[in-house]
Amino acid sequence: MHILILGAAGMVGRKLTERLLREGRLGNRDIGMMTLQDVVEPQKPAGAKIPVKVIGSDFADAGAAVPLIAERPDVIFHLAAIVSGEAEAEFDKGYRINLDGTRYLIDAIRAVGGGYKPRLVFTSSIAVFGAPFPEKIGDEFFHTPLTSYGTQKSICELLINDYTRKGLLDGISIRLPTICVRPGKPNKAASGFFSNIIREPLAGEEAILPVSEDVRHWHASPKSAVGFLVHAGTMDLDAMGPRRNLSMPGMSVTVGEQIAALERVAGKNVVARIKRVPDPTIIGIVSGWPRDFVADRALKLGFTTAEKTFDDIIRIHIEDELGGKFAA
Ligand SMILES: NC(=O)c1ccc[n+]([C@@H]2O[C@H](COP(=O)([O-])OP(=O)(O)OC[C@H]3O[C@@H](n4cnc5c(N)ncnc54)[C@H](O)[C@@H]3O)[C@@H](O)[C@H]2O)c1
Ligand SMILES: O=C(O)[C@H]1O[C@@H](O)[C@H](O)[C@@H](O)[C@@H]1O
Repeated sequence: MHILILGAAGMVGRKLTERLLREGRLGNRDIGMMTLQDVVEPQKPAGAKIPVKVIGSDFADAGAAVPLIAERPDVIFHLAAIVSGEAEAEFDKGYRINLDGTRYLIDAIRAVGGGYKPRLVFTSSIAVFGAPFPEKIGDEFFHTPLTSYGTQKSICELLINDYTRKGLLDGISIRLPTICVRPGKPNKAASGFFSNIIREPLAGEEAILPVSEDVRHWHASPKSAVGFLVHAGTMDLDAMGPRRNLSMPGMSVTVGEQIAALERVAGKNVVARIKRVPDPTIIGIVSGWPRDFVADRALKLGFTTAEKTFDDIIRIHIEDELGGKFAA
């Protein structure tokens, strides 16, 4: 089978690529070919046993999706997006990439015709929900996003649902929790601090906490995110009926609980590197974000997380990103 990943140079894209190349299979099918696309040309993975093509292009340019789709990939992971902070600050750019790009992609699929109906896995977000909402958001709760990013994700979910209903593709939109601990440098996500306050202290650096410790949010590890994508790429989607969008399982914790977990796993010195500097903009954005979910539908459909506690999330980061060591 041929797999195409859009946004392959991003955090989740790189981890998904790594896992697929390591396993050489998606579900019970061997991977014969992978195409990695991103506006920042993805690095060609060293030592890959499967042919890998890397393409640097802007998928939101009209026509850019056409050559990618002409090769008739069997499974497409669509991860390309700009995130919350940037889509909020740059209105036109957000709609161009996060909405128009997706529309070009699904229309390129539709234009192939002849029964071509690839699996399309789209990474949506819990940002499709906006306050006020119940303490725990269930599977039946409606979308009223409070950011442009969430609005763009929500529209894409509907488009993918409708193109699927019309038999033009086989789509699923999975709403990822906030991925924690995000490795690497901070990006333009307003949610960045949830990861920064763990990652930077473990690396011996100071981190800024811009909100209060009672802020509660929904998290999953990068390892879980890749697991969700693989499951979404292989599961029987008929079991979902016509509703091809759903919230992923995760873990609801407060910032205070995150910090307590960091102290248990790494000690007091590490925790002392967190500095409290309130930021009214971030406080404002975060106040409209979901706090907790009941993700029963996803659990019934076989989506699972790799962690049971926030301590596990920290340990996964130390293991996978820091080679088992941190700055004590
Ligand atoms: N990380 C999270 O907490 C989280 C949570 C929910 C949903 N998501 C979604 O999951 C996906 C992956 O997230 P991530 O954390 O890896 O993000 P990321 O920012 O690390 O990666 C996104 C990638 O998309 C690429 N991209 C942006 N515009 C593009 C364009 N016009 N053409 C081609 N590529 C383009 C970027 O260069 C980047 O490499 C995104 O769609 C994001 O919205 C992420
Ligand atoms: O701040 C952000 O960009 C991120 O915020 C998280 O809460 C959302 O779940 C995620 O989709 C966004 O990418």
